[in-house]
Amino acid sequence: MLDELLATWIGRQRWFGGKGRPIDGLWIESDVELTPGLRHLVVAVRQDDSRERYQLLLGERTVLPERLGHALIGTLGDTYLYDAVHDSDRTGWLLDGMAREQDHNGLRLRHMPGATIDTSPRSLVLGAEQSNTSLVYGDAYICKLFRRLVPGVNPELEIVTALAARDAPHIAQPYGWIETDLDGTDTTLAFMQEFLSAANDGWDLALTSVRDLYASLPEVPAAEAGGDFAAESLRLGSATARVHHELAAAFPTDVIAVHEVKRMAEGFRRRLGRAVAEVPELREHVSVIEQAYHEVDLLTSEVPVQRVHGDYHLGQVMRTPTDWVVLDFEGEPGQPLQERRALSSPLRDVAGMLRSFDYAARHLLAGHPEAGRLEPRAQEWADRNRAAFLEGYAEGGGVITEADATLLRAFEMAKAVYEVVYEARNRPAWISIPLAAFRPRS
Ligand SMILES: Nc1ncnc2c1ncn2[C@@H]1O[C@H](COP(=O)(O)OP(=O)(O)O)[C@@H](O)[C@H]1O
Ligand SMILES: O=P(O)(O)O[C@H]1O[C@H](CO)[C@@H](O[C@H]2O[C@H](CO)[C@@H](O)[C@H](O)[C@H]2O)[C@H](O)[C@H]1O
Repeated sequence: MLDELLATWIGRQRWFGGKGRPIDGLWIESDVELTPGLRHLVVAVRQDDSRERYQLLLGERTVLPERLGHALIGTLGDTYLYDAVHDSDRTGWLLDGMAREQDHNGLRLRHMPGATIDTSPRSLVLGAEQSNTSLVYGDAYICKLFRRLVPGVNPELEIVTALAARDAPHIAQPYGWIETDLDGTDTTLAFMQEFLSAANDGWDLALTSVRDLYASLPEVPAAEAGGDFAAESLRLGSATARVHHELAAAFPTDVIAVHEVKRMAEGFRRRLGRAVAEVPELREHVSVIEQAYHEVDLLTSEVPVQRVHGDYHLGQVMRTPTDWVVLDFEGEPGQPLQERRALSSPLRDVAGMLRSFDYAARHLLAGHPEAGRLEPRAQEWADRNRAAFLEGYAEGGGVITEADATLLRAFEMAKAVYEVVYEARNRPAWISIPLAAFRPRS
């Protein structure tokens, strides 16, 4: 049966959010033929008390070409069923549908007003480690299929469209989207943007710099190493401040009054409680984390809030030949939509990127035979780039007051807690990276 095949297959997918827990049941909520040999499925997966929905493109062939062997889900009778995102003979249907603004069995395919879509490029699945699946069409477009579905408009579509309408810099131009009704609510299934073919991912660029530093013998200060990244971190800080400014102009803003600020700390604590229950390694760090949260209780100034990125890290920014571009405005993939759309302090994004500099510096140390010798170098690289980012943020008009330092530290702790859970679920070999955030610093 198809549901049984899917239940075995889905648990192994990178984008499946429920890894590490047994699947108690999977059922098919909708199954729509898009074109012969291509079906769109929404499946619901039950694990413990939770129920999550995912979307799949299911391909059907009686002969499976070798190039699709890795995408095989299973066979039913003499039909091969496979993950059709990998089948460029079939994925052109999506591009064509957006170009023609097609309505098809409950799916609505749309393009941005005034956009013309070239339907000729064929797709490739992006090889990146992702929470979703992105199809790159030639070097023109990247179309992200949101794998886990929650009813509602995806914040990425909402934010990028609003920023593009303001001609805001530092974003990739939006081209189109696909939507359907889920529980009677308009729900985004996919979002297509300009593909930045000549750009490099911030994470890759940062790692190149870290590698250069580690390889420099005799050891030179980070500032003198060949691939110093600080000038880029500074530009990125400035671009981040501009994006925050645009977000504040495009969406409503508010302030959290002093007597309400404690609620933020309560939210952090609730998430910490859930995280400790799931990842026991966190237990020994609770007092350090709690201390950072306690400082928030004592704040005596109100906190400005606005729409933010929500899951800001080096993998979400790309350096084009001329600029930094910010991607993936959909917030932390595991959080409820309401939380992802909630107004928050922009310091949350600043903290996310600061954590990412720590990640970049330390990720090569996990399991490295010379980790002890390299640790101070990692710290030096992280400190230098964190400082440059903050300097650029201030230069770009982002304000970080002294009182903000308390909030920034709490946001960093909260992000590291989130990361510990994320790594425990997805990349257990990396868990030491966020855990290092709780170690006392000299
Ligand atoms: N517009 C784009 N142009 C080029 N590459 C992109 C673009 N958008 C995303 N990418 C690449 O895809 C990766 C994952 O994209 P992201 O939006 O973060 O997906 P996810 O939400 O699944 O994590 C990015 O790190 C980047 O390398
Ligand atoms: O990009 P996503 O929206 O899928 O974000 C999730 O995955 C990220 C990893 O790909 C994860 O980021 C963590 O690892 C990054 C290095 O791979 C590092 O730069 C980030 O600082 C760190 O948080 C992100 O947390 C998660 O939501």
